[in-house]
Amino acid sequence: MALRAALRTKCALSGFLSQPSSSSRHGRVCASTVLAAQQRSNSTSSKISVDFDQSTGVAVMHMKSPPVNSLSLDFLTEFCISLEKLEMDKSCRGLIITSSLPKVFSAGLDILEMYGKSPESCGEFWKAVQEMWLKLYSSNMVTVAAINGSSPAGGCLMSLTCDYRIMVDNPRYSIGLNETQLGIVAPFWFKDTMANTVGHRITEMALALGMLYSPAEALKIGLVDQIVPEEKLMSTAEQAMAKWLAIPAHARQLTKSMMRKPTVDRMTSKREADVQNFVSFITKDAIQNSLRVYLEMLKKRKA
Ligand SMILES: CCCCCCCCC/C=C/C(=O)SCCNC(=O)CCNC(=O)[C@H](O)C(C)(C)COP(=O)(O)OP(=O)(O)OC[C@H]1O[C@@H](n2cnc3c(N)ncnc32)[C@H](O)[C@@H]1OP(=O)(O)O
Repeated sequence: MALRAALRTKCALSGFLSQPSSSSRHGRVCASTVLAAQQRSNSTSSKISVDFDQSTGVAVMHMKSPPVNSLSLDFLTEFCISLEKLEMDKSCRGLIITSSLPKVFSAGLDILEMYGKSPESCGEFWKAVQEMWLKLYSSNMVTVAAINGSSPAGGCLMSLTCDYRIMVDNPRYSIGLNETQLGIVAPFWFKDTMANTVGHRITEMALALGMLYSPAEALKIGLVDQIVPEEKLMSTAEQAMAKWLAIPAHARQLTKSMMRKPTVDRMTSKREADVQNFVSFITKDAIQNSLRVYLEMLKKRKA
């Protein structure tokens, strides 16, 4: 609780969880001098650590929240603060996101944040999910997901918000928006993000069936851009980053904004309604029951 309260204070400083202004949505977020002064080359919080190489202008964000890097409210809060700090540092031009855990990139949204919680908590949680998406999808940095493990649902969404995805070629890993398998529905902006990447028909089928793809299958449908052996993941991510960073920044950023703005605008214009929809949907008895059954299934599978 203390951590969460501390993080909230930091968030308030940076305007986190507030509606981004039009200039921050598609341009670099305005730097608060307080946070700018806090910028360090390397920073560590309990769930995320960031290594920033000043010489290349590339930061690597390691997600390290055992057991599965699930996106809890605390995780999302730390994630957004780290991202905002990097965004404000003009010397940081690229971000590689990866996991420090074996076998899992991110298990997606923390189901325990959606199960047995009050409507107020659910609303607060959902705003943090929205914020993560907005910050990543409209980042001015080049963002590369180095996917070194399974990446279902919200983990897949996080990957999809990046500019480029490289996944370890291990058939035991999977990626996809599998929400329907939990008895829940991917929100419209999850759907839009996937459709922008792989097209309408593949998204329609993937979402309806709650498909989880192996790395090879994901490559085939364009859900990831490259698959590589585990030991080549980071060097490949650095090479991809160098290629993207070689493009004049203003031209690349304006192109990114042009491609993504309609999706971002659609989400921001419906943001409050989306929170209400989420809260009323997730607190329904039938949905809570589906989540309970799914959690039990996860535990049984482990046993
Ligand atoms: C109208 C529309 C409105 C809107 C409608 C609502 C929209 C909601 C959108 C939802 C988006 C989501 O991301 S929903 C989340 C979807 N995520 C998933 O389905 C992933 C489920 N997890 C897995 O498949 C696996 O855990 C996997 C990630 C592959 C790792 O497998 P492993 O064998 O390594 O690990 P496991 O033994 O399974 O898990 C270790 C522990 O972590 C827990 N755990 C695993 N995933 C978890 C998770 N997401 N949240 C919490 N806890 C999780 C397990 O229960 C275990 O707990 P212990 O037994 O206690 O140790």
